[in-house]
Amino acid sequence: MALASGVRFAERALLRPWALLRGTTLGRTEPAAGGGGDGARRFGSQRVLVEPDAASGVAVMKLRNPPVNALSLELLTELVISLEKLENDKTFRGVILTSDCPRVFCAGLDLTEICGRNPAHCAEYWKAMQELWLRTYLSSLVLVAAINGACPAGGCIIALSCDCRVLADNPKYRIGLNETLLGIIAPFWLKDTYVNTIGHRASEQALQLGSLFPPAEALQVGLVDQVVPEDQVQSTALSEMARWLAVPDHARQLTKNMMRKATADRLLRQRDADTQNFVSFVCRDSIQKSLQAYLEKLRQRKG
Ligand SMILES: CCCCCCCC/C=C\CC(=O)SCCNC(=O)CCNC(=O)[C@H](O)C(C)(C)COP(=O)(O)OP(=O)(O)OC[C@H]1O[C@@H](n2cnc3c(N)ncnc32)[C@H](O)[C@@H]1OP(=O)(O)O
Repeated sequence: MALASGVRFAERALLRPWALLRGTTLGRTEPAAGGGGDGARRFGSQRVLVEPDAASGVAVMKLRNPPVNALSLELLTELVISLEKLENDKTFRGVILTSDCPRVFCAGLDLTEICGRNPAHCAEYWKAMQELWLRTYLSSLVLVAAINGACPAGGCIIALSCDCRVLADNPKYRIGLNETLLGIIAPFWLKDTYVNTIGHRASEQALQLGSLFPPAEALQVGLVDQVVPEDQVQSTALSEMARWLAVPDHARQLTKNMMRKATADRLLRQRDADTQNFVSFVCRDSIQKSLQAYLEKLRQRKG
């Protein structure tokens, strides 16, 4: 079976995410606002809030790492663990990924995790990033991104690894891979994901230019599937989810695996080399200088 062997292959190569935990508080369970039975109980961690609905088999997973949901090592780890928990619970067939932070879906890599850090830390961090992508890209669950804020770079990686993307219609909520503007390069597996989504020519152009697309352009290029008023993002994501869940799981999962396995396998085969490339690249003095300058610019932009 293509799916079983693909998933086993992926699982063998995956990290043990709990080994990455640093000061996280996982496994908390609390009643959702409005109460209810088990199906309405929230769980999650400090930086990931999960609102499961057992009746529909759909959970809403909210990133909450204020102010901008930068992908810290802790957030990456908690996302992987929360997803794994839902993946292993047969009650759930779909997850809606969204942000609990106003105006930002996810600001991408936490630049403080790779600025002024030693190579060992950068390697640990990059492995966690690969892990999240592999888990989401190969997930047997239906993943719908409800993009309720800005979605650059690493934020776009998360959205691209979902099955479907709904973006709020706000010109400030731009989405895309702007790596080149920071003086860095999207890794091959991210480039492949972009090409799989919007095609070769559009990716070539967007990647080189570091384009961040406002909603109408993101829709036109095929980066998102729907653009809707901000107050309809969640309901539209739920309608999309219903459409995907109307398909028998085994047929949809096998098809998803058939479409995605080659792209994921390429990273799985070269994971260590990809980590080494990342570390030697970001630890260069010149790259450190441009990342520092970018971070400084972000900090000064404030107020
Ligand atoms: C072989 C070679 C391999 C090379 C591999 C490269 C890997 C490539 C993969 C991914 C790349 C990335 O993800 S790099 C990160 C790219 N992200 C961005 O460019 C987004 C930057 N942020 C913004 O544009 C804005 O913050 C925002 C639009 C997301 C939100 O704007 P808003 O006005 O609401 O908030 P502020 O800008 O005031 O920010 C608040 C606060 O957060 C800090 N911040 C923002 N983004 C980041 C970040 N990515 N990492 C760390 N910190 C971030 C910002 O500095 C402010 O901090 P202070 O409150 O301290 O001032």
